Amino acid sequence: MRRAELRKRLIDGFRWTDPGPESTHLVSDSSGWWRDPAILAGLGPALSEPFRAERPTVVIAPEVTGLLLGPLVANALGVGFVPAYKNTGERRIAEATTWAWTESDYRGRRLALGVRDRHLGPDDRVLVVDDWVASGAQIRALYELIATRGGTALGATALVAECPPEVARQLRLDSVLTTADLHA
Ligand SMILES: O=P(O)(O)OC[C@H]1O[C@H](OP(=O)(O)OP(=O)(O)O)[C@H](O)[C@@H]1O
Ligand SMILES: Nc1ncnc2[nH]cnc12
Repeated sequence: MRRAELRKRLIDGFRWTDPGPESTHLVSDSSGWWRDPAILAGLGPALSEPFRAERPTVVIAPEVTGLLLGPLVANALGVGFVPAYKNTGERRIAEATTWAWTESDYRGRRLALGVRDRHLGPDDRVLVVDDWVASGAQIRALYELIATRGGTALGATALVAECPPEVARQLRLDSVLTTADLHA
């Protein structure tokens, strides 16, 4: 699917929802993206294309929505996928794991992201994937984690960038949409 067609479908399939009177702002609902088979087929090729020439060896994405998107991108590139887990849930990883703390993210929250050591090493050229980038906190933490393991972070690819363009440039972030597209 051409990028223009994917952009149109993503915009059409997206909703802002009002969580109720206790909330001060609208919350994104991207469930329509996963329901549309044409979007599902188009996401991997579209998100991977800008980084294909740099020959990534692996894709990493943070839980939880990143775990839906990351494998689609990895599959389009013909490489494997590594999940980055948050230290906030029930899950405990019972083997050697490298952790990196985020700065304060878009919810004002700091958390650690962890990747199993045996899945990431010095020969890896890593493409980071996420659905939505706001402050960039998760992306920066993953870059730090990749550097700690001796790997190379090639950049990041996302569906939506909420950050200013200069932050996207600093992060080497390519996005299909910005939040301006979703408010139009
Ligand atoms: O740029 P940042 O400020 O770091 O924010 C971006 C992160 O926020 C969302 O995750 P969220 O924590 O809402 O989790 P979810 O994937 O479980 O919805 C999104 O999936 C990114 O991972
Ligand atoms: N406004 C938002 N809605 C959903 N996920 C997000 N991640 C970061 N900002 C977000």
